[in-house]
Amino acid sequence: MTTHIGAEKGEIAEKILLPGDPLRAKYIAENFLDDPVCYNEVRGMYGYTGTYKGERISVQGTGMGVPSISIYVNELIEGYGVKQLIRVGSCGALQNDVKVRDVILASTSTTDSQMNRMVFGGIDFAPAADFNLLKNAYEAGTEKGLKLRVGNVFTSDSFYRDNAMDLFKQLADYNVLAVEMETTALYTLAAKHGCQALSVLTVSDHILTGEETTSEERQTTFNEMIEVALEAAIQE
Ligand SMILES: O=P(O)(O)O[C@H]1O[C@H](CO)[C@@H](O)[C@H]1O
Ligand SMILES: O=c1cc[nH]c(=O)[nH]1
Repeated sequence: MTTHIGAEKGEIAEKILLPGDPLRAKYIAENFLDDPVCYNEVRGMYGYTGTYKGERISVQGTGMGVPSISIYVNELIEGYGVKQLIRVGSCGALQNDVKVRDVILASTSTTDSQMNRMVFGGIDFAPAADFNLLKNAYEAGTEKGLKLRVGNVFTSDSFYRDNAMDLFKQLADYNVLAVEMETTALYTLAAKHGCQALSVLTVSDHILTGEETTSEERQTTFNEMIEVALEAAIQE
C-alpha cells in the first residue's frame, strides 16, 4: 500500500489508464475491461484492474490538477512499478477548427504550473508524449475512422481564471489546441522515471464559442477516446 492507494503489490497492471474523474475509472472498468477488480477506494479515487483483449490493464482516477495527478503517478510508478500511463481526460478547445467531441492526442504541453520551474531551477522543461504510444494511438484512431488532432495543450492550474480570454487567444495564436489541467505533470514524471505516457483528450466544451457537449454526447465521445487509449496500450 502507498499513502493514497490501498492496493497490494501486484494488484496493479504495468499499463494504466488515468481519467481525472474516479467515476470515469469505474465506467471504463465496468464497460471495457473483462473481469475488473476494484483495488482502490481510498478517498473515493477508484482503481480497477482487468483485462482488455486478453492483456492486463488497470484504470485509476487521478483527481483534478497537477498536484493531484502527481500524487497518483508517483505512487503508481514508485510503489507499484507501473510503466505505461495514458490519461483519458476532457478539455476545452482553443482553436476554431477544433470542435466539441473531437479527440486530441497531446504531443506536448504548455503550462502555468510552477511545478517544473521549481524542479528545474527556473528553466522550462519541455514535457513530451511517448512517440510510440502517440503513433499507436493515432493509428488506432485513424483505423476507427476518427479524425484525431495532435498537438500542444495548455495544462492550467486554474479552471476559473479572471480575464482568461487574452491568454487563451494568445495560446491559440501559438497553435495550442486546448486547455486541461494534468498533462504537464504526467509527461514530466514519466520522463523522470523512464516510463511511457500519453494524454488522449475529448473536447467537452469550446472556450471561444461557449459550446458544450450534452452528457449523452460526452458519453459517446468518451467511448471513442477510451477505445483509442486501450488499443494504443495493447500495441507493442
Ligand atoms: O475530465 P478530466 O480528466 O478530469 O480533465 C479535465 O476536467 C477537469 C476540470 O473539469 C480537469 O481535471 C481537466 O483536466
Ligand atoms: O474548459 C475546460 C474543459 C475541461 N477541462 C478544463 O480544464 N477546461
